[in-house]
Amino acid sequence: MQEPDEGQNPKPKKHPFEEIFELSMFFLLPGALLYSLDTLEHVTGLLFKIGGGLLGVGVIREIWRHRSHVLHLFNRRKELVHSHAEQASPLSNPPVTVPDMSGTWRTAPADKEDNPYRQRGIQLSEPHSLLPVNPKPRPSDTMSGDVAADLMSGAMQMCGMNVDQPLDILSIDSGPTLQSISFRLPAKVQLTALKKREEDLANHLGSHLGFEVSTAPYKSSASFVIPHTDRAFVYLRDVMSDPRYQEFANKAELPFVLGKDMRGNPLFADFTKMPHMLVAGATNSGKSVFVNGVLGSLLLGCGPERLKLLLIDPKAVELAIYKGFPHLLAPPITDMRRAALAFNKVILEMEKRYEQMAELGVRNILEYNQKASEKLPYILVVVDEHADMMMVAGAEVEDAIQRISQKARAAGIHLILATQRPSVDVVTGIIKANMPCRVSFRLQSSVDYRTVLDRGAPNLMGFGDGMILYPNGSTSRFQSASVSVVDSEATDFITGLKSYWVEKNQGTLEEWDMQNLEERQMELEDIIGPFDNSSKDNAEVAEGEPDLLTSALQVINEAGQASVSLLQRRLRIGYSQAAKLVEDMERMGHVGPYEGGKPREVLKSTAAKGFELDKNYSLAKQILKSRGNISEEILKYELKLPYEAANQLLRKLDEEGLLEHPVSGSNVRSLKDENRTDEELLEQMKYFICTTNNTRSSDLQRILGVRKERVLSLMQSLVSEGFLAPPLSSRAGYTLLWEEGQIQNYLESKAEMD
Ligand SMILES: Nc1ncnc2c1ncn2[C@@H]1O[C@H](COP(=O)(O)OP(=O)(O)OP(=O)(O)O)[C@@H](O)[C@H]1O
Repeated sequence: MQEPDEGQNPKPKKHPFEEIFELSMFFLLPGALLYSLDTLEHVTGLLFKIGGGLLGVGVIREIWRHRSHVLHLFNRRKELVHSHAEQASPLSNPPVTVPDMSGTWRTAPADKEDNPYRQRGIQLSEPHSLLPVNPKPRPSDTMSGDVAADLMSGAMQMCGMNVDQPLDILSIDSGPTLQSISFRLPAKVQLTALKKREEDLANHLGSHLGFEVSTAPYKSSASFVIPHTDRAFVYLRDVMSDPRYQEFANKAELPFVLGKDMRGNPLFADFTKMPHMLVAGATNSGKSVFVNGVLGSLLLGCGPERLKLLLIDPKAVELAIYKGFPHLLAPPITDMRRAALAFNKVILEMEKRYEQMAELGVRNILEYNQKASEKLPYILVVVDEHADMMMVAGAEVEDAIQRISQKARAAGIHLILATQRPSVDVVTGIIKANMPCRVSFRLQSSVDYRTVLDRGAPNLMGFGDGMILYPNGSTSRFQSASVSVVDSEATDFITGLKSYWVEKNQGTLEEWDMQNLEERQMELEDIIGPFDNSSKDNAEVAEGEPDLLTSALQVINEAGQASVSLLQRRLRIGYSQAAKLVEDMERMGHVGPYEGGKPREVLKSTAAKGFELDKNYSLAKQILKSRGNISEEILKYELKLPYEAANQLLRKLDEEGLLEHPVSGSNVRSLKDENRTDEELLEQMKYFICTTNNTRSSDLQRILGVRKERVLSLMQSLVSEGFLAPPLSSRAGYTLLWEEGQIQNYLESKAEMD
């Protein structure tokens, strides 16, 4: 390479700071000279002031110019101090509080001397000391402002964008998995242009996994969300030993850990506030690790007198390890027929609790436990493959889930539904309407994200990279916490925790007897009245207490508002009867939802709302034809109608001869066989198979509600179309022939049409 010719090169341009520095020296030096000579006091002071001022301006200007770098250095220093503190300070692992057997919180006794973690400088009290230690507790390496600015402006230039100098970096947020780099948009670059070139930018940045362009919280800015090349693990132990979690856990009723957010802050919640959670994620996305983290954090904090579990595990793998915990109301349930029974049992328990609460004149479990001598434990029902359960016991279970999710919170009963297949058949409108808190891990298609989160989501990366939709509608991206990334360590932890609680609760194991559940159900029905799966509420309201309901409607219409105490006073009835009337009126659409202590709003009657039977009837027919089945709940949800109107529509559909006879135990009615054309049925079959990958003729028969012969002949048509392959032997089933890409295209075009 040639040496540059000095003569030809223009004189290097001075850095502006150098100029300001020289100028300030021009004033400061004579000032110093005059000062040393002790003369011209006024002039000396003036020179000092001008020189000092100029120097100050120069320094501030330089700091401003390099603010992103300075900010980065500052953050880096904070991280270093923090990681130092993590190693040295006893605060990082202070004694952890656990509930004692009476349900109040106390500080657990110190660790045993021989605890292996102690040798590693970590002291956690039992049972928290069982938690595996994170082998890589450091935060992920974050890009410096300068590196990010160069890299990103380079990538944008390569995409043909007009970027003539390094980007002005505004902030860098770094979590365990991702870093979000916000920058001022160069004058000639639009956010939409960046979004359009997202794939190319990811390519130039060498970041194919989960790169995203998003809006930044500053004016005229954008953010690049880039995965760390070396992600940090988030261990349950890290979050549970964070003082912020401990402070929260000491006040919360059912605290549990989610993970860490995009800035690396611990993320946790109280189950009583959620109050039910849907967890969706494709296979290997991190769903089970997350559910185990949630259960682990709950079980570390709550003894069996405070929390009971009912585990439903159709795959018989994920939750089997919890067998033997004294918290279990029954051994993990794997038979789905039993799952439906278990759900009925939960409903019975819920009704029983409502009775108990009414007797004490309280509205919820919290108040009950403050007043009653014998406290009620919380109950958490966990379903590990919700799709499998829906497949076998669909309508019945859906109905039960709806009842539980609507009413069970006050009774201290909560639900986690996890699924690999969040198709609309599985995560139905009814289930979604009742599960306001939803967690999504990586899913197969944008349609799935929309089904779960009601909106598109960034391309989640798997391995516990998740998005949570809170009941208030806000979302947050997070990295889920795991007990350990080493499977055997996670298993040892659960086994150790089981022994801990078994030892503490010798002889107090009380399980629901699932074998004799039917008998037990009858026994309970003797106590709290008949229990008929689906039609109980409506029948009771329609036939049981018509006069009371009419009087109640009159009272609320006169008063212009509704509350339990109003009905109690005016109708001279007890709390439980009044509370039930209010609930029934809400279900029928006469009054609005409960709004924390305020009287409920009286909604206009069906007639006043101008309910147009004819218009709604044609919509109801369309829904029936596209779904193949219908119920009052579906109509209520889809057409946003009050119960009475939905019931009127259903009756009309029945009178017109469009519905099959009702099936006992289910309130969902199928479209009559002969009313459906082959084309409609084939479309429904294809959609069901694409979303569930299930080609079993018996399931298709159940879902479509048509005769077996017709299902088989339709399957033959799908074989001739090249959609299915016929069974290879008499014992084998049909198989789906479509490739993944074809399925995606089909589902996306269907979603667009819808
Ligand atoms: N929070 C996490 N941190 C680090 N790795 C994780 C995390 N969550 C999941 N993983 C990794 O992803 C793998 C798959 O996770 P997991 O078994 O939870 O998936 P899944 O969604 O339950 O799959 P399936 O539905 O097939 O059971 C784990 O073995 C683990 O290596």
